Amino acid sequence: MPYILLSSSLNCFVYVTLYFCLISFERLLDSCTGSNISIFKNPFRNSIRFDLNVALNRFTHIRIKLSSHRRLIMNDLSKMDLVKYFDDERKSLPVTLQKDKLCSLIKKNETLIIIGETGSGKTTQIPQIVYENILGPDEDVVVTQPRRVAAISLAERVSYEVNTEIGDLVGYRVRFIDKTNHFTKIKFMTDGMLLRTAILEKSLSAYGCVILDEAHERTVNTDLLFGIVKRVQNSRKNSSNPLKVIVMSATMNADLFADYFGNAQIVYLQGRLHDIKIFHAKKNVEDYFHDTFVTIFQLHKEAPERHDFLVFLTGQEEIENMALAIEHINQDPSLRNYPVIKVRTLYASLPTNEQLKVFMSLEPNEFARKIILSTNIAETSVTLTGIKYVIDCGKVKVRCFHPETSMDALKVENISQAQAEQRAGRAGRESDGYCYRIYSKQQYDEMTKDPVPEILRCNLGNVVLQILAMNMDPYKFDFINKPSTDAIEQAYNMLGNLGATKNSILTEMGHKMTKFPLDPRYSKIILSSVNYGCMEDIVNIVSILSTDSIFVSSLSEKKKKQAEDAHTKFKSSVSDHIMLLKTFRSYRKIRKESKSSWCDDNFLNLRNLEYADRAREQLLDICRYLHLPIGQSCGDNFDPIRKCLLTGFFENLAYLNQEKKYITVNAKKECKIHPTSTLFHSYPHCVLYTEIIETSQPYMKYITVIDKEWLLDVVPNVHQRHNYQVLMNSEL
Ligand SMILES: Nc1ncnc2c1ncn2[C@@H]1O[C@H](COP(=O)(O)OP(=O)(O)OP(=O)(O)O)[C@@H](O)[C@H]1O
Repeated sequence: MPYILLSSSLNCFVYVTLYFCLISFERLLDSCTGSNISIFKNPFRNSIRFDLNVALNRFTHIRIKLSSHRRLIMNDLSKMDLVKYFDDERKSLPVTLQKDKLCSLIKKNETLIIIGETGSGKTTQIPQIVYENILGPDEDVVVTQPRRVAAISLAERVSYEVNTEIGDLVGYRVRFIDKTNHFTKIKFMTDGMLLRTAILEKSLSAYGCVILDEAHERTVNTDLLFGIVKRVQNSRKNSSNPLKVIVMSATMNADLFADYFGNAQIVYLQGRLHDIKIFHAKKNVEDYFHDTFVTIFQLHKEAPERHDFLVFLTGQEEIENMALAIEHINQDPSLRNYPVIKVRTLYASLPTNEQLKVFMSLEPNEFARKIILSTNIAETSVTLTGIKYVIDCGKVKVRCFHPETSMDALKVENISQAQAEQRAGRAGRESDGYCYRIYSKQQYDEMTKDPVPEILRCNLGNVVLQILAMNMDPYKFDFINKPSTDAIEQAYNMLGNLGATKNSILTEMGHKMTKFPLDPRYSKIILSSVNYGCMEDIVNIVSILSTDSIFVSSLSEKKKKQAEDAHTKFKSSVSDHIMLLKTFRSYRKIRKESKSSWCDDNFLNLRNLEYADRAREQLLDICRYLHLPIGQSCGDNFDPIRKCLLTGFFENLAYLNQEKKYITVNAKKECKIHPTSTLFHSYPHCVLYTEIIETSQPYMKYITVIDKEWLLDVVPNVHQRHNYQVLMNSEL
């Protein structure tokens, strides 16, 4: 921290004059703009030291006021409008009504657990309260969100409320985007981003307060953050800058968090601004997709125009199918007199700017209804304007890992009651709302209360890698719910086999792997592509796999045939990965202005390809940073690529037994090839898969044919294992 000793009276004179000039300028600004946004306190920390940051902060403050003033003019708002805005909208929120009580509790307690109804103002108001009343001039407040779309939209909202440009007083940082500057005081971040910050700067010294929002979600990153923040708080306990921690949610197990933080104080904030009426299906539901569609159809006929819907579904494919079905409603001549439906979609692999389109309102005079089809990405935190009706299918797609079999799979499961409450909470943000649950009350009662923490159901490879990157011991890490020793051991085994650790210590390869925001298996194939001369190709494949399917699938029977024909030129007889690569290579050769029509002609999803292109750029940046030889491609000789895939995915192998069934090498579980695979109708002896999807049965997705003899050269350390010997000896 840049302290300057006032060693001479001249220095003293210069700094004090500068300081008072700044104050006078600020006062002048206030009197011109009518603004009185909170004033910095304690300009002098003690009598002999002058903290340069104080001066910087005062500059910030002036910048912010100038920017507010600019916005005021730009938006043609009068001073009175602004004052009225602060008075009307925020005054009635339950959090604002209990501001004094909250302030004194935050001041008094190191850690506070806050529970308040959805929409009560926790996320938008509490960071402002902390900034205005609790923090010193050189301290920032950071608020974490499990998802980037929430972090961005909330930062935009709070920035609007304090009447500044985004990136000034209020900003956000999510993977690949940083909208903060040196002067930003209230920062919204994804939990993954704060985790990365903590790996680089262990004491989080810039922050006087960390707010862990939506704690009930229990993502892996939030669970890791709990441990890290608790450690940082303990280490700063008796220092001059202790850390305040606030844990918030509408639906969490408060006692669990209070115990974890050493009997922390819990505050229950009473009150909800708007009512939400909840309706359950009368009977147990079997086909949720069908019943969701019927509900949309019914409500569309009954609900007044401009009452928009938010529909929760499980994934991109389901969302696209529903969008197609809704299109038929628009074309139904008997519904001519009803508003036109404008469908918007929201799922994780959509590029961020596409995701943010759901926040846009319809034109004021349009005779239309907005229907947002979303995965659980819109489940927490966000306020989507116009939404009066929530239709909740009651399902969610989750990633599960079975340590005993090393199987990682995506599965559609029932949501928890906490998730059901959060989904309902998306209605009734601006006025009273309705929630239609596509499950009966009995089905609701049978749901678990809270979601199972992700850390207890995911592959821990990345978790162990991140903990090691912070020089901590994964077995001793202070988890809120400790994963089983088996699961940690499995992760160590996997990392050891990947060459990321040796004797439980990070190797040079392991250190490099921590630089990629990827599962270690993907980082490994990028790093080993150097030895196979195919880095460009592997980076392309990894980028494509980081988005949802690039092939348009929800089509009529006639169009399906056309799409198949169009995709023939990309086909590979040995690999889905190669097919993805060929498609991406062709896409990248097309001129920018023609990409859209080329994708239409070839039944490809432009948005997902654009996303992959951006991911590719980011990955190449990391490769450059690590001085890796980018640009190597193996052209049309695809064997090196297939071998390279094996260096990361050697655990994901399956072979065909004599009954013509695929058995996975490690778990010895029967699996089928996914119908979308280019290898669906062929029966190669040994295949590598990237993931398993469990619907009615387990399906292997993204498959490459492997010659089992390659194991000897490519992964000599694992080929000796018993399971692999079974594979080596297997015959058709
Ligand atoms: N982008 C927005 N546009 C319009 N109103 C908004 C927006 N964001 C928030 N609000 C208003 O502010 C209120 C409080 O929102 P906030 O996100 O702070 O609540 P919360 O208690 O954190 O809810 P949750 O638990 O669901 O995250 C909302 O109910 C809504 O009325």
